[in-house]
Amino acid sequence: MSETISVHLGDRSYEVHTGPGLLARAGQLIAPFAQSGRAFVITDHNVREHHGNTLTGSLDAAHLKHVTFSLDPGEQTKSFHGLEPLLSALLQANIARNDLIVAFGGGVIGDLAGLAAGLIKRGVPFVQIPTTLLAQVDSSVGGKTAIDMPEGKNLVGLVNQPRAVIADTSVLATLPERERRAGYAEIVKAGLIADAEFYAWCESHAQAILACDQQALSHAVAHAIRFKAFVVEADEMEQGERALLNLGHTFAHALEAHGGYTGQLLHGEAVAAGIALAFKLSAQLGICPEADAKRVIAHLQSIGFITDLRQLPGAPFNVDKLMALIASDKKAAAGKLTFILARAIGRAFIERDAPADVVRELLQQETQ
Ligand SMILES: NC(=O)c1ccc[n+]([C@@H]2O[C@H](COP(=O)([O-])OP(=O)(O)OC[C@H]3O[C@@H](n4cnc5c(N)ncnc54)[C@H](O)[C@@H]3O)[C@@H](O)[C@H]2O)c1
Ligand SMILES: O=C(O)C(=O)C[C@@H](O)[C@H](O)[C@H](O)COP(=O)(O)O
Ligand SMILES: [Zn+2]
Repeated sequence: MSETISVHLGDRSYEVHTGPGLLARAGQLIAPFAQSGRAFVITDHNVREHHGNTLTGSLDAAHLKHVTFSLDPGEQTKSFHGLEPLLSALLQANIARNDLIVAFGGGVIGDLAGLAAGLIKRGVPFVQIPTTLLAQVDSSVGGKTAIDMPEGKNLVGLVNQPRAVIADTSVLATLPERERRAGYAEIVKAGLIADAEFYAWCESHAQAILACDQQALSHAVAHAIRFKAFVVEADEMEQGERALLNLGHTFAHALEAHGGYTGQLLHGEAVAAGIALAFKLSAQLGICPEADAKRVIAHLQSIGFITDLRQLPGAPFNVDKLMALIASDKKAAAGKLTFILARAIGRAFIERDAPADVVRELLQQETQ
């Protein structure tokens, strides 16, 4: 059930190790990247409590010196407010360019620690040890790092590739069910973008994934990582096709920013609602069969996602505010809105001039 997937990016290439029980071997796997023999572990309090000892035990076994920085859990930590004290703490601990930063946690820790690693002393190497389903299948791979801004999600960041990723699927057993479901949104996204067969597999295995069945989980995680690696290898800096990975995200990021990143609405939950909206928009524009949109929404609802904006955490949503946030999305250019739309399940494409009046009308229908 263990697998190693290579991400081929020239001199920034790395390996993603995935499977059960890897955390106990993490020290040995990351030691080659810690030139100084020192590891600076950045984590959050929940992850430290559940899995901190396993990681530090493995660092000891690999004769790595280590210090841990444990942050408050939650999206609000992925901000200027969270970044500044982290940079100061790393500097006060005399981090050097030949040390290694270890991002040990979910996407919040991965994005924040990866950004800190890229900024501090103009770059200290880092590895990702993702501990949420979402981080294992998506955020730990591909090098996007960022903080959220009041003006929009992930608007300040760097593309900074890790030296290695270690995704131990057995740590997901302690993850709350709501967080597992949120991670599933980024798995099913892969099928919806480009692989109708994998989407159908997801429909029949979603419950097993959510129940942490190791076989279903390992298959889903490895498949999603391979897909992400394939896309990132072709377009690391998102000059073109990498934007497909943003299916559902133009809406999702606006929904998250609308509430000020309080953590009420999880990223994966916003992505599920955003995918439902992207399929509805595609159907309304006559691009996608109505039946495909209905099938996707029915599946998302069947596993407990809320796709009705009136019921979504953070409601009520103001359409003018959502439209302003959508206009400030990173993918927007020259006043035109970019959405990832779909011709069918498994056939997503990038629409760089989506009609703002149709988007507004859809949001109005969905929020009234
Ligand atoms: N860089 C990328 O490509 C990329 C991709 C997708 C999402 N993201 C970002 O990722 C973030 C969301 O990440 P997330 O969903 O992992 O949330 P998260 O990092 O907030 O983690 C979710 C919660 O689970 C807890 N937790 C983590 N691992 C645990 C474990 N094994 N057992 C028990 N509790 C555990 C955390 O403490 C936290 O409370 C968002 O900011 C999103 O924008 C980035
Ligand atoms: O890796 C990517 O590329 C993605 O778009 C993956 C997304 O799931 C993720 O949420 C990412 O952080 C969004 O990136 P952004 O550039 O739209 O902020
Ligand atoms: Zn995402």
